[in-house]
Amino acid sequence: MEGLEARGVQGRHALKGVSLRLLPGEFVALLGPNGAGKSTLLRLLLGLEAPRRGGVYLDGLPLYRYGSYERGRRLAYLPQAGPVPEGLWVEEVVRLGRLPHQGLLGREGREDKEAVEWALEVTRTAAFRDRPLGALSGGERQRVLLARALAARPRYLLLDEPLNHLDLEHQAGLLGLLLGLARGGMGVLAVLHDPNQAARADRVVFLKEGRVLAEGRPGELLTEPFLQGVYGPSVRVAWAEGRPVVYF
Ligand SMILES: Nc1ncnc2c1ncn2[C@@H]1O[C@H](COP(=O)(O)OP(=O)(O)OP(=O)(O)O)[C@@H](O)[C@H]1O
Repeated sequence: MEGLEARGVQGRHALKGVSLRLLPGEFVALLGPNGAGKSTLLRLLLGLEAPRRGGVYLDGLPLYRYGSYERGRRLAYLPQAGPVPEGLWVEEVVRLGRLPHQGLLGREGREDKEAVEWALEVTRTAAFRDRPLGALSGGERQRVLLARALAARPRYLLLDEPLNHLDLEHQAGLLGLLLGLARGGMGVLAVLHDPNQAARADRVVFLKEGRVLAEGRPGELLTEPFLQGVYGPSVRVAWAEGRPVVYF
């Protein structure tokens, strides 16, 4: 069975039996208050943490049955901004994304080169391919790290608050890119904090206190009564261009 699926998972520090299935070709936004367990759920889905209860399945097989290279070919991850590799040039960083296809001693082939060029292109980072990663702004660096994740040409892409350091233009660009990747067949799951960003997704999943509070299409889920119940009475919702617009 296709998909990346958590079935009743509980982590070491968070989540009280959460189930979620991400299909190829859909863009899902994961929302919820601070501490709800969003990052923990991503870590479990990626196999970075083993569930205490429940299980994670990748295209029908338990995730732990996959070797690390095979897992790395299917699953890619863009973590929250953190430490970045020192002393590497942008293109080198992106080429690291091909590791699951090449192995440690593998030679770079045509497919690898094409995947790197594609990743630089779609993330609009080709212009600084010859610059050291450390010399880029936070937002530019974030796009290079996304290019590294995409270079693996994964089936599923998981991102933890990917829009945090981006200006409005690049937020719009990245949201458009994520939608485009989903339309091209990739399963995309992104932790987002802003319901207005989540309004662009195909589906929204809301976590609260370690459980799935609700899920559905943005237009059906992002209503004033629902959001006031989560974030308090000052939240308002209007509609523009066929989408809910959330404001205070
Ligand atoms: N290593 C840890 N030790 C102790 N508690 C932890 C650890 N990691 C996570 N937690 C706790 O688990 C809960 C969920 O954390 P998680 O980072 O998954 O939430 P989140 O929804 O991603 O939050 P945020 O929106 O603030 O990033 C929090 O209460 C957090 O304090």
